Amino acid sequence: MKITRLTTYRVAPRWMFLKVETDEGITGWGEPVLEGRARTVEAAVQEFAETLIGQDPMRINDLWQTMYRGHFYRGGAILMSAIAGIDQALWDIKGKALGVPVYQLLGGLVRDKMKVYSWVGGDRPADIVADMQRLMEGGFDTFKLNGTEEFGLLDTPRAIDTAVAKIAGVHDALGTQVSFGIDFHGRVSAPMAKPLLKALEPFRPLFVEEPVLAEQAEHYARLAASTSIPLAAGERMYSRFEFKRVLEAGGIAIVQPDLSHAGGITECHKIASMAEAYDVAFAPHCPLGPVALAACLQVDFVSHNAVLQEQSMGIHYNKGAELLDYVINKEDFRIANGYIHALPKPGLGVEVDEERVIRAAKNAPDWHNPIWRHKDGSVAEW
Ligand SMILES: O=C(O)[C@H](O)[C@@H](O)[C@@H](O)[C@H](O)CO
Ligand SMILES: [Mg+2]
Repeated sequence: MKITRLTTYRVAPRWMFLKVETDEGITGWGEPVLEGRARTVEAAVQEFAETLIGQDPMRINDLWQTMYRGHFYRGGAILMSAIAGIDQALWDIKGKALGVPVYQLLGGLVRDKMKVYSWVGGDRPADIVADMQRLMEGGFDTFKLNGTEEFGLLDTPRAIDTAVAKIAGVHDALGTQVSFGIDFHGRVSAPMAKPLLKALEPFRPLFVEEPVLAEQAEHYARLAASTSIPLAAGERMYSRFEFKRVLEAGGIAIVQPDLSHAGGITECHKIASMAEAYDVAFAPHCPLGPVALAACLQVDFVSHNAVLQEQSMGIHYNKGAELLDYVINKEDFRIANGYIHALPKPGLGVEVDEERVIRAAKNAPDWHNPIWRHKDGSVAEW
């Protein structure tokens, strides 16, 4: 079998799908996207296409290593997102060619169902309790919310109290009926993370995500020593070679690689295994589309340390299209009582509505995150 064509489709809300065609009529789909940098990743995918066309798509490991090592420069958000989407499509082709879901090719199921969580609130958390109560009716009991808005490198006790008040409101209203992760979203500096974590301890969040920016990873172990709240990170780390340093230094209790940013199924399956050796949980980041989610699930169902799966249904970013709008087999993605089952169909398990994708690609929005500024006019972490 030979790869014949790679076609990218940028679509609402802010996703990009990749179709990889072969000379035997089997097509694979991937989701190579970096939110806000879709056009840059698209260019990277098309550059990789120059070396992929004519190659055997079944040789996923060699194609992955060639994409990673063959062009001298390696790693980083753009190249690893491009490789991720291509890798997903190659696994999709392989599974379809052999007539089995990808998880069968990775050794079979380690669990019957996978716990998922839902986002509540937006960039500026409000009406959080009402959101949770609505989703609880649908069976969710685990959530994630942003912990703060803009936060200064050195901010005030009042800013900490404002952030804590939101969480206290959730805890007072719902107590232990729900569990929730708090996403610091990289908005909190190292000097402020310690007092903010301490102030949040009474509310026992399930985890705090990106307590500091990934480039401040050396603080994870120090922060973990100062709090009982499990720390989570990984959406802005792009390969085993970044995760190994974090795992070795300690401090992170949950790794959250993104299957569309960290090299795809091939790389994230290895990251999950590395994390397991350190007794670290695996909870893939996925605020993206259905192909990215399907790729996450394929790894979740073969990874003993997979504990929680992010999915974007109802997320504040999904303006103009929802998680399953481009999917034909919507029923396979049904979430019941906060769990999802393994996708039964061959490959990634997504039947992409290609006509809808092609139509949507004709007027794709060019999504970018807002640029936030502090009161003094300096740029703030969004
Ligand atoms: O946890 C999450 O989903 C992420 O922090 C998410 O908010 C960001 O990755 C966003 O998609 C970047 O544009
Ligand atoms: Mg996050």
